[in-house]
Amino acid sequence: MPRGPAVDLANLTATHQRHPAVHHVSAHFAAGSLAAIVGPNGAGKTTLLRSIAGLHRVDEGRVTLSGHKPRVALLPQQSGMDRAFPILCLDVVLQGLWSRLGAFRGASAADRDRAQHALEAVGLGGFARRPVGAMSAGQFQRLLFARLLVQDADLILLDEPFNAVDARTAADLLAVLRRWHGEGRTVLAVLHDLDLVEREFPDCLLLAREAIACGPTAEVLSAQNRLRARMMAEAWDESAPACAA
Ligand SMILES: Nc1ncnc2c1ncn2[C@@H]1O[C@H](COP(=O)(O)OP(=O)(O)OP(=O)(O)O)[C@@H](O)[C@H]1O
Repeated sequence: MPRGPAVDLANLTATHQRHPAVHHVSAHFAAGSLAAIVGPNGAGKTTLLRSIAGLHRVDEGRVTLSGHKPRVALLPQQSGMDRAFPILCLDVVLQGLWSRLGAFRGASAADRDRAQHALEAVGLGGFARRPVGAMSAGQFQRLLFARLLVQDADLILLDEPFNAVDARTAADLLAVLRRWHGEGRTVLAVLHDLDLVEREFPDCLLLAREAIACGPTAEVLSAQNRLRARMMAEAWDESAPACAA
């Protein structure tokens, strides 16, 4: 029995300054699925992921998560994060516990142990006292995975989790994803590497502002669907308003 929720998107539209980034998207991810969200640049992948996380306003339609108040965690794109902020690695991992402990309650010894274990699980055992500003991009991504580990979420949303990391780090982080999947959590990841998606992700949503296809990866990533996504991307009018329908 999966512990992660099913994710249902019903006629979802989300906009930026009234221009549609995600337009009338309907798609379904089963409880406990390991699914990729793919599509050309500007296809609305990040906007969709943030809408599922409740961080971007939905203009029309609905996101429904099954189950009773499933815990949701989001790994944002690294390029959108400020790494100059003076904070130690252990404290970044402890942020993953804030939603349950409250930001102003001091971390207990057990919390610190848990954060230290998470650092060890991503190969950063000796980094607890290191400032984040002194980390490489790959180390920082491992650190964000450690924060996700302590969040212990039922639905894990990842925005380009393997960007700017080397093959060894990507393999290590992929192993963490497989573990989450094995534990029955629902994992949705925005990815650009379609070979990786075909190899590792059983399900897939191909997005081009609209949903081109959603389901088993081999079917979704057919030559015909890929061509359709590319053609739709070439035809986008960036100034088009969201339709009223
Ligand atoms: N903050 C913003 N303000 C205005 N428009 C935005 C903003 N963020 C995204 N958009 C627009 O929304 C559309 C979808 O962007 P989004 O980042 O969701 O796409 P994406 O598929 O994740 O792209 P990429 O693969 O390039 O990361 C694009 O046309 C983009 O220009």
